[in-house]
Amino acid sequence: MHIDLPTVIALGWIQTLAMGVLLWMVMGAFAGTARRSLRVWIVSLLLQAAAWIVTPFAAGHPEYPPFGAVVNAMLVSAFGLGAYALRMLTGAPARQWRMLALGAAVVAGIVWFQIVQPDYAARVYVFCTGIAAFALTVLWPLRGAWLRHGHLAYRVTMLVMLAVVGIEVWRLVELALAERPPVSMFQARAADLAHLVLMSLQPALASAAFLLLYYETAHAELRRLARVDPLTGVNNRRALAEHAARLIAAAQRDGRPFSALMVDADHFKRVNDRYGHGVGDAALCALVARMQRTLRASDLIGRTGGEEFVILLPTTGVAEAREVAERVRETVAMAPLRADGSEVALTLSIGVAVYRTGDADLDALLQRADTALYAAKHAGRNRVVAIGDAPAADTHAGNPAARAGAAADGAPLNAAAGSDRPVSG
Ligand SMILES: Nc1nc2c(ncn2[C@@H]2O[C@H](COP(=O)(O)OP(=O)(O)OP(=O)(O)O)[C@@H](O)[C@H]2O)c(=O)[nH]1
Repeated sequence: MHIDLPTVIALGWIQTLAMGVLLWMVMGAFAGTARRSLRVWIVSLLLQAAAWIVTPFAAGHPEYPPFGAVVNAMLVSAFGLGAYALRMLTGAPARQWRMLALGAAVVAGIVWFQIVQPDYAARVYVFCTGIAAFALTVLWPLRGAWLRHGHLAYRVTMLVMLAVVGIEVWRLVELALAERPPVSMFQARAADLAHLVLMSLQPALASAAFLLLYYETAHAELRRLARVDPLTGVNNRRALAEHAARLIAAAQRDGRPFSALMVDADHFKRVNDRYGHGVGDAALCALVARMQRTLRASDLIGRTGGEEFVILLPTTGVAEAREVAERVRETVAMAPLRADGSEVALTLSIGVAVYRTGDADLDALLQRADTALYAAKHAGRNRVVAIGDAPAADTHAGNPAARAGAAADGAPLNAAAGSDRPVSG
Protein backbone atom coordinates (compact mmCIF):
# COMPACT_ATOMS: atom_id res chain seq x y z
CA MET A 1 0.00 0.00 0.00
CA HIS A 2 1.34 3.38 -0.92
CA ILE A 3 0.85 6.06 1.70
CA ASP A 4 1.21 9.56 0.44
CA LEU A 5 2.91 11.60 3.13
CA PRO A 6 1.54 15.04 2.16
CA THR A 7 -1.97 13.56 2.20
CA VAL A 8 -1.43 12.07 5.66
CA ILE A 9 -0.14 15.40 6.90
CA ALA A 10 -3.00 17.36 5.32
CA LEU A 11 -5.60 14.98 6.77
CA GLY A 12 -3.96 15.15 10.17
CA TRP A 13 -3.98 18.92 10.07
CA ILE A 14 -7.60 19.23 8.91
CA GLN A 15 -9.09 16.78 11.39
CA THR A 16 -7.04 18.04 14.34
CA LEU A 17 -8.10 21.61 13.65
CA ALA A 18 -11.72 20.60 12.99
CA MET A 19 -11.83 18.58 16.20
CA GLY A 20 -10.34 21.46 18.19
CA VAL A 21 -12.86 23.98 16.78
CA LEU A 22 -15.78 21.57 17.25
CA LEU A 23 -14.90 20.94 20.88
CA TRP A 24 -14.40 24.65 21.43
CA MET A 25 -17.96 25.24 20.20
CA VAL A 26 -19.49 22.67 22.58
CA MET A 27 -17.39 23.61 25.60
CA GLY A 28 -20.38 25.43 27.16
CA ALA A 29 -22.04 22.05 27.77
CA PHE A 30 -19.21 21.03 30.08
CA ALA A 31 -18.76 22.08 33.68
CA GLY A 32 -16.23 21.97 36.50
CA THR A 33 -13.19 19.74 36.10
CA ALA A 34 -14.47 18.42 32.78
CA ARG A 35 -14.55 21.94 31.40
CA ARG A 36 -11.02 22.71 32.61
CA SER A 37 -9.66 19.48 31.19
CA LEU A 38 -11.51 20.07 27.90
CA ARG A 39 -9.92 23.52 27.65
CA VAL A 40 -6.45 21.97 28.03
CA TRP A 41 -7.41 19.27 25.53
CA ILE A 42 -8.47 21.91 22.95
CA VAL A 43 -5.20 23.81 23.42
CA SER A 44 -3.39 20.51 22.86
CA LEU A 45 -5.36 19.92 19.61
CA LEU A 46 -4.73 23.45 18.31
CA LEU A 47 -1.02 23.15 19.11
CA GLN A 48 -0.95 19.86 17.24
CA ALA A 49 -2.77 21.45 14.27
CA ALA A 50 -0.21 24.25 14.27
CA ALA A 51 2.58 21.65 14.29
CA TRP A 52 1.03 20.02 11.20
CA ILE A 53 1.18 23.39 9.41
CA VAL A 54 4.91 23.72 10.07
CA THR A 55 5.60 20.08 9.13
CA PRO A 56 5.82 20.63 5.31
CA PHE A 57 8.35 23.45 5.88
CA ALA A 58 10.43 21.14 8.07
CA ALA A 59 10.24 18.41 5.44
CA GLY A 60 11.07 20.83 2.62
CA HIS A 61 13.97 22.49 4.38
CA PRO A 62 16.08 19.84 6.09
CA GLU A 63 18.99 22.24 5.85
CA TYR A 64 17.22 24.51 8.33
CA PRO A 65 16.89 22.43 11.54
CA PRO A 66 14.90 24.90 13.67
CA PHE A 67 11.77 24.06 11.59
CA GLY A 68 12.07 20.41 12.56
CA ALA A 69 12.84 21.29 16.18
CA VAL A 70 9.75 23.50 16.37
CA VAL A 71 7.49 20.78 14.87
CA ASN A 72 8.77 18.10 17.21
CA ALA A 73 8.67 20.36 20.27
CA MET A 74 5.08 21.38 19.41
CA LEU A 75 3.98 17.78 18.87
CA VAL A 76 5.52 16.57 22.13
CA SER A 77 4.10 19.53 24.07
CA ALA A 78 0.67 18.96 22.52
CA PHE A 79 0.80 15.30 23.46
CA GLY A 80 1.90 16.19 26.99
CA LEU A 81 -0.99 18.65 27.35
CA GLY A 82 -3.41 15.99 26.09
CA ALA A 83 -2.09 13.53 28.66
CA TYR A 84 -2.46 16.18 31.36
CA ALA A 85 -6.07 16.84 30.31
CA LEU A 86 -6.88 13.12 30.41
CA ARG A 87 -5.34 12.81 33.86
CA MET A 88 -7.57 15.68 35.03
CA LEU A 89 -10.64 14.03 33.56
CA THR A 90 -9.95 10.66 35.19
CA GLY A 91 -9.50 12.40 38.55
CA ALA A 92 -5.84 11.36 38.80
CA PRO A 93 -3.49 13.71 40.70
CA ALA A 94 -2.49 16.43 38.20
CA ARG A 95 1.29 16.23 38.96
CA GLN A 96 1.75 19.28 36.72
CA TRP A 97 5.37 19.87 37.79
CA ARG A 98 6.41 16.33 36.92
CA MET A 99 4.56 16.54 33.61
CA LEU A 100 6.17 19.91 32.92
CA ALA A 101 9.63 18.55 33.82
CA LEU A 102 9.11 15.58 31.49
CA GLY A 103 7.99 17.88 28.64
CA ALA A 104 10.89 20.30 29.23
CA ALA A 105 13.43 17.45 29.25
CA VAL A 106 12.07 16.01 25.98
CA VAL A 107 11.94 19.44 24.27
CA ALA A 108 15.50 20.19 25.45
CA GLY A 109 16.65 16.83 24.08
CA ILE A 110 14.94 17.49 20.73
CA VAL A 111 16.48 20.97 20.41
CA TRP A 112 19.90 19.63 21.40
CA PHE A 113 19.92 16.78 18.87
CA GLN A 114 18.31 18.87 16.13
CA ILE A 115 20.19 22.15 16.39
CA VAL A 116 23.18 21.96 18.74
CA GLN A 117 24.46 18.50 17.92
CA PRO A 118 22.33 17.15 15.06
CA ASP A 119 21.73 13.44 15.41
CA TYR A 120 18.58 12.00 13.82
CA ALA A 121 18.61 8.70 15.70
CA ALA A 122 19.15 10.33 19.11
CA ARG A 123 16.34 12.78 18.33
CA VAL A 124 13.94 9.98 17.47
CA TYR A 125 14.90 8.14 20.67
CA VAL A 126 14.15 11.25 22.72
CA PHE A 127 10.91 12.02 20.86
CA CYS A 128 9.51 8.48 20.96
CA THR A 129 10.49 7.98 24.60
CA GLY A 130 8.79 11.28 25.48
CA ILE A 131 5.54 10.41 23.68
CA ALA A 132 5.48 6.89 25.14
CA ALA A 133 6.21 8.27 28.63
CA PHE A 134 3.30 10.73 28.36
CA ALA A 135 1.03 7.91 27.19
CA LEU A 136 2.13 5.85 30.20
CA THR A 137 1.31 8.70 32.59
CA VAL A 138 -2.29 8.33 31.40
CA LEU A 139 -2.40 4.56 31.12
CA TRP A 140 -1.87 3.99 34.82
CA PRO A 141 -4.71 6.26 36.07
CA LEU A 142 -6.93 4.91 33.29
CA ARG A 143 -6.26 1.37 34.47
CA GLY A 144 -7.09 2.37 38.06
CA ALA A 145 -10.30 4.11 36.98
CA TRP A 146 -11.27 1.14 34.81
CA LEU A 147 -10.78 -1.28 37.71
CA ARG A 148 -12.87 1.01 39.93
CA HIS A 149 -15.71 1.87 37.55
CA GLY A 150 -15.38 -0.56 34.65
CA HIS A 151 -16.57 1.98 32.05
CA LEU A 152 -16.05 1.12 28.38
CA ALA A 153 -14.57 4.59 27.77
CA TYR A 154 -11.59 3.84 29.99
CA ARG A 155 -10.84 0.74 27.93
CA VAL A 156 -11.16 2.63 24.62
CA THR A 157 -8.81 5.36 25.85
CA MET A 158 -6.41 2.76 27.20
CA LEU A 159 -6.39 1.08 23.77
CA VAL A 160 -5.55 4.37 22.05
CA MET A 161 -2.73 5.01 24.53
CA LEU A 162 -1.47 1.43 24.23
CA ALA A 163 -1.38 1.87 20.43
CA VAL A 164 0.69 5.02 20.93
CA VAL A 165 3.15 3.24 23.24
CA GLY A 166 3.31 0.23 20.89
CA ILE A 167 4.05 2.28 17.78
CA GLU A 168 6.64 4.46 19.51
CA VAL A 169 8.41 1.36 20.89
CA TRP A 170 8.25 -0.22 17.42
CA ARG A 171 9.87 2.90 15.98
CA LEU A 172 12.61 2.75 18.59
CA VAL A 173 13.28 -0.95 17.96
CA GLU A 174 13.27 -0.54 14.18
CA LEU A 175 15.70 2.34 14.45
CA ALA A 176 17.97 0.46 16.87
CA LEU A 177 18.08 -2.60 14.57
CA ALA A 178 18.54 -0.67 11.29
CA GLU A 179 21.76 -1.56 9.49
CA ARG A 180 21.99 1.85 7.92
CA PRO A 181 20.41 4.38 10.27
CA PRO A 182 18.02 6.70 8.40
CA VAL A 183 18.62 10.43 8.44
CA SER A 184 15.01 11.57 8.14
CA MET A 185 11.60 10.18 8.99
CA PHE A 186 10.44 11.10 5.51
CA GLN A 187 12.40 8.11 4.21
CA ALA A 188 9.16 6.44 5.21
CA ARG A 189 10.08 3.18 6.86
CA ALA A 190 7.14 1.10 8.12
CA ALA A 191 7.33 2.24 11.74
CA ASP A 192 7.78 5.88 10.70
CA LEU A 193 4.71 5.63 8.49
CA ALA A 194 2.73 3.99 11.29
CA HIS A 195 3.88 6.80 13.55
CA LEU A 196 2.75 9.48 11.09
CA VAL A 197 -0.60 7.81 10.48
CA LEU A 198 -1.11 7.43 14.22
CA MET A 199 -0.17 11.06 14.79
CA SER A 200 -2.74 12.12 12.22
CA LEU A 201 -5.49 9.77 13.50
CA GLN A 202 -4.76 10.06 17.20
CA PRO A 203 -6.41 13.48 17.72
CA ALA A 204 -9.73 12.23 16.37
CA LEU A 205 -9.51 8.85 18.13
CA ALA A 206 -8.36 10.33 21.42
CA SER A 207 -10.96 13.13 21.23
CA ALA A 208 -13.70 10.54 20.72
CA ALA A 209 -12.32 8.62 23.69
CA PHE A 210 -12.14 11.88 25.67
CA LEU A 211 -15.81 12.65 25.00
CA LEU A 212 -16.86 9.08 25.74
CA LEU A 213 -14.94 9.27 28.98
CA TYR A 214 -16.63 12.54 29.89
CA TYR A 215 -20.12 11.30 29.15
CA GLU A 216 -19.63 8.02 30.97
CA THR A 217 -18.19 9.70 34.07
CA ALA A 218 -20.87 12.42 33.96
CA HIS A 219 -23.57 9.77 33.57
CA ALA A 220 -22.16 7.74 36.47
CA GLU A 221 -22.00 10.88 38.59
CA LEU A 222 -25.63 11.72 37.75
CA ARG A 223 -26.68 8.19 38.68
CA ARG A 224 -24.77 8.49 41.93
CA LEU A 225 -26.32 11.89 42.71
CA ALA A 226 -29.79 10.53 42.01
CA ARG A 227 -29.26 7.95 44.76
CA VAL A 228 -27.55 10.05 47.38
CA ASP A 229 -28.85 12.45 49.99
CA PRO A 230 -27.13 15.74 49.16
CA LEU A 231 -26.65 16.87 52.77
CA THR A 232 -25.31 13.76 54.47
CA GLY A 233 -24.05 11.77 51.48
CA VAL A 234 -25.89 8.60 52.53
CA ASN A 235 -28.45 6.72 50.41
CA ASN A 236 -31.70 8.45 49.61
CA ARG A 237 -35.09 6.74 49.59
CA ARG A 238 -34.72 5.57 46.00
CA ALA A 239 -31.36 3.90 46.69
CA LEU A 240 -32.72 2.32 49.85
CA ALA A 241 -35.68 0.93 47.90
CA GLU A 242 -33.27 -0.62 45.37
CA HIS A 243 -31.15 -2.18 48.12
CA ALA A 244 -34.29 -3.40 49.86
CA ALA A 245 -35.56 -5.01 46.63
CA ARG A 246 -32.35 -7.07 46.52
CA LEU A 247 -32.72 -8.02 50.20
CA ILE A 248 -36.37 -9.00 49.66
CA ALA A 249 -35.38 -11.16 46.69
CA ALA A 250 -32.70 -12.88 48.81
CA ALA A 251 -35.17 -13.35 51.68
CA GLN A 252 -37.75 -14.91 49.34
CA ARG A 253 -35.15 -17.12 47.67
CA ASP A 254 -33.09 -18.33 50.62
CA GLY A 255 -35.24 -17.35 53.59
CA ARG A 256 -32.53 -14.97 54.79
CA PRO A 257 -34.07 -12.50 57.27
CA PHE A 258 -33.38 -8.81 57.25
CA SER A 259 -34.57 -5.89 59.33
CA ALA A 260 -35.14 -2.19 59.06
CA LEU A 261 -34.58 0.48 61.69
CA MET A 262 -36.44 3.74 61.38
CA VAL A 263 -34.44 6.31 63.27
CA ASP A 264 -35.72 9.77 64.16
CA ALA A 265 -33.82 12.48 66.03
CA ASP A 266 -35.80 13.66 69.05
CA HIS A 267 -36.91 17.28 69.26
CA PHE A 268 -34.71 18.26 66.38
CA LYS A 269 -36.67 21.45 65.91
CA ARG A 270 -35.10 22.66 69.16
CA VAL A 271 -31.61 22.17 67.70
CA ASN A 272 -32.47 24.46 64.81
CA ASP A 273 -34.20 26.96 67.09
CA ARG A 274 -31.30 27.07 69.51
CA TYR A 275 -28.23 26.83 67.27
CA GLY A 276 -29.51 27.77 63.83
CA HIS A 277 -30.10 25.76 60.67
CA GLY A 278 -26.38 25.57 59.76
CA VAL A 279 -25.52 23.82 63.00
CA GLY A 280 -28.63 21.68 62.54
CA ASP A 281 -27.30 20.55 59.16
CA ALA A 282 -23.85 19.83 60.61
CA ALA A 283 -25.49 17.92 63.48
CA LEU A 284 -27.31 15.69 60.98
CA CYS A 285 -23.98 14.93 59.23
CA ALA A 286 -22.28 14.24 62.56
CA LEU A 287 -25.20 12.03 63.54
CA VAL A 288 -24.81 9.97 60.36
CA ALA A 289 -21.06 9.59 60.97
CA ARG A 290 -21.67 8.51 64.58
CA MET A 291 -24.33 5.97 63.57
CA GLN A 292 -22.16 4.61 60.77
CA ARG A 293 -19.36 3.85 63.22
CA THR A 294 -21.63 1.44 65.08
CA LEU A 295 -22.79 -0.43 61.99
CA ARG A 296 -21.28 -3.25 59.92
CA ALA A 297 -19.96 -2.57 56.45
CA SER A 298 -22.89 -4.52 54.99
CA ASP A 299 -25.51 -2.41 56.79
CA LEU A 300 -27.07 0.38 54.75
CA ILE A 301 -28.02 3.75 56.05
CA GLY A 302 -30.27 6.17 54.22
CA ARG A 303 -32.02 9.46 54.86
CA THR A 304 -35.76 9.36 54.24
CA GLY A 305 -36.80 12.71 55.69
CA GLY A 306 -35.47 15.81 57.45
CA GLU A 307 -34.21 14.19 60.66
CA GLU A 308 -35.37 10.69 59.82
CA PHE A 309 -33.11 7.84 58.72
CA VAL A 310 -33.59 4.21 57.77
CA ILE A 311 -30.99 1.54 58.42
CA LEU A 312 -31.27 -1.78 56.57
CA LEU A 313 -29.64 -4.71 58.34
CA PRO A 314 -29.07 -7.69 56.02
CA THR A 315 -29.25 -11.23 57.47
CA THR A 316 -30.53 -9.87 60.77
CA GLY A 317 -33.53 -11.12 62.73
CA VAL A 318 -35.55 -8.95 65.06
CA ALA A 319 -33.65 -9.77 68.27
CA GLU A 320 -30.31 -8.86 66.76
CA ALA A 321 -31.79 -5.80 65.04
CA ARG A 322 -33.06 -4.58 68.38
CA GLU A 323 -29.56 -4.94 69.82
CA VAL A 324 -28.11 -2.96 66.93
CA ALA A 325 -30.77 -0.27 67.38
CA GLU A 326 -30.03 -0.09 71.08
CA ARG A 327 -26.31 0.27 70.33
CA VAL A 328 -27.01 3.08 67.84
CA ARG A 329 -29.26 4.86 70.33
CA GLU A 330 -26.72 4.56 73.15
CA THR A 331 -23.79 5.69 71.02
CA VAL A 332 -25.62 8.85 70.01
CA ALA A 333 -27.02 9.62 73.45
CA MET A 334 -23.67 8.94 75.14
CA ALA A 335 -21.97 12.20 74.16
CA PRO A 336 -22.92 15.41 72.34
CA LEU A 337 -22.23 15.67 68.63
CA ARG A 338 -19.67 18.15 67.40
CA ALA A 339 -21.47 20.29 64.85
CA ASP A 340 -19.95 23.40 63.31
CA GLY A 341 -18.19 24.43 66.53
CA SER A 342 -21.15 23.63 68.78
CA GLU A 343 -21.80 20.63 70.97
CA VAL A 344 -25.25 19.30 70.26
CA ALA A 345 -26.78 16.69 72.52
CA LEU A 346 -29.22 14.48 70.64
CA THR A 347 -31.25 11.44 71.42
CA LEU A 348 -32.89 9.04 69.01
CA SER A 349 -36.16 7.18 68.85
CA ILE A 350 -35.92 4.01 66.81
CA GLY A 351 -38.58 1.73 65.41
CA VAL A 352 -37.50 -1.78 64.44
CA ALA A 353 -39.28 -4.10 62.01
CA VAL A 354 -38.24 -7.39 60.50
CA TYR A 355 -39.06 -8.56 56.96
CA ARG A 356 -42.16 -10.71 56.74
CA THR A 357 -43.06 -13.03 53.92
CA GLY A 358 -45.55 -11.10 51.85
CA ASP A 359 -43.81 -7.73 52.17
CA ALA A 360 -43.80 -6.64 48.54
CA ASP A 361 -41.41 -3.76 48.95
CA LEU A 362 -39.58 -1.54 51.39
CA ASP A 363 -42.70 0.54 52.08
CA ALA A 364 -44.50 -2.45 53.59
CA LEU A 365 -41.62 -3.01 56.00
CA LEU A 366 -41.23 0.68 56.75
CA GLN A 367 -44.90 1.01 57.63
CA ARG A 368 -44.31 -1.35 60.57
CA ALA A 369 -41.01 0.32 61.48
CA ASP A 370 -42.87 3.64 61.43
CA THR A 371 -45.54 2.28 63.73
CA ALA A 372 -42.80 1.14 66.10
CA LEU A 373 -41.13 4.54 65.86
CA TYR A 374 -44.42 6.23 66.63
CA ALA A 375 -44.70 4.01 69.69
CA ALA A 376 -41.16 4.94 70.75
CA LYS A 377 -41.95 8.65 70.41
CA HIS A 378 -45.13 8.25 72.36
CA ALA A 379 -43.41 6.26 75.06
CA GLY A 380 -41.14 9.19 75.77
CA ARG A 381 -38.48 9.20 73.02
CA ASN A 382 -34.82 8.17 73.35
CA ARG A 383 -35.82 4.53 73.08
CA VAL A 384 -36.12 1.53 70.81
CA VAL A 385 -39.37 -0.20 70.01
CA ALA A 386 -39.38 -3.35 67.95
CA ILE A 387 -42.16 -5.01 66.03
CA GLY A 388 -41.62 -8.64 65.38
CA ASP A 389 -44.46 -10.78 64.31
CA ALA A 390 -46.90 -9.39 66.83
CA PRO A 391 -49.40 -6.77 65.68
CA ALA A 392 -48.20 -3.23 66.15
CA ALA A 393 -50.93 -2.38 68.60
CA ASP A 394 -49.51 -4.91 71.05
CA THR A 395 -46.04 -3.48 71.02
CA HIS A 396 -46.45 -0.75 73.55
CA ALA A 397 -49.82 -1.45 75.09
CA GLY A 398 -49.39 -2.04 78.79
CA ASN A 399 -45.62 -1.76 78.62
CA PRO A 400 -44.18 -0.17 81.76
CA ALA A 401 -41.09 1.13 80.01
CA ALA A 402 -43.23 2.80 77.40
CA ARG A 403 -45.43 4.41 80.01
CA ALA A 404 -42.41 5.57 82.01
CA GLY A 405 -40.94 6.96 78.79
CA ALA A 406 -44.14 8.75 77.93
CA ALA A 407 -43.83 10.63 81.19
CA ALA A 408 -40.45 11.96 80.05
CA ASP A 409 -41.93 13.44 76.87
CA GLY A 410 -41.12 17.10 76.50
CA ALA A 411 -37.84 16.76 78.41
CA PRO A 412 -35.31 19.47 77.68
CA LEU A 413 -32.95 19.08 74.74
CA ASN A 414 -29.94 18.12 76.81
CA ALA A 415 -31.82 15.87 79.14
CA ALA A 416 -30.13 12.62 80.11
CA ALA A 417 -30.98 9.69 77.91
CA GLY A 418 -33.88 7.60 78.98
CA SER A 419 -33.63 3.85 79.02
CA ASP A 420 -35.76 1.41 77.17
CA ARG A 421 -36.58 -2.19 76.92
CA PRO A 422 -37.95 -3.87 73.86
CA VAL A 423 -41.65 -4.24 73.96
CA SER A 424 -42.18 -6.89 71.42
CA GLY A 425 -40.51 -9.10 68.95
N1 LIG B 1 -31.03 21.78 59.98
C1 LIG B 1 -31.92 21.04 59.35
N2 LIG B 1 -33.13 20.85 59.90
C2 LIG B 1 -34.02 20.09 59.27
C3 LIG B 1 -33.72 19.48 58.04
N3 LIG B 1 -34.82 18.78 57.65
C4 LIG B 1 -35.76 18.96 58.60
N4 LIG B 1 -35.25 19.72 59.59
C5 LIG B 1 -35.94 20.19 60.80
O1 LIG B 1 -36.25 19.11 61.64
C6 LIG B 1 -37.33 19.52 62.47
C7 LIG B 1 -38.29 18.40 62.59
O2 LIG B 1 -39.28 18.85 63.44
P1 LIG B 1 -40.46 17.93 63.92
O3 LIG B 1 -40.99 17.09 62.78
O4 LIG B 1 -41.44 18.80 64.64
O5 LIG B 1 -39.84 16.90 64.90
P2 LIG B 1 -38.88 17.09 66.14
O6 LIG B 1 -38.72 18.50 66.54
O7 LIG B 1 -37.62 16.32 65.84
O8 LIG B 1 -39.68 16.36 67.25
P3 LIG B 1 -39.96 14.81 67.37
O9 LIG B 1 -39.60 14.16 66.08
O10 LIG B 1 -41.42 14.73 67.65
O11 LIG B 1 -39.12 14.34 68.48
C8 LIG B 1 -37.95 20.77 61.84
O12 LIG B 1 -37.61 21.89 62.62
C9 LIG B 1 -37.24 20.86 60.49
O13 LIG B 1 -37.04 22.20 60.10
C10 LIG B 1 -32.44 19.70 57.46
O14 LIG B 1 -32.10 19.22 56.39
N5 LIG B 1 -31.58 20.48 58.16
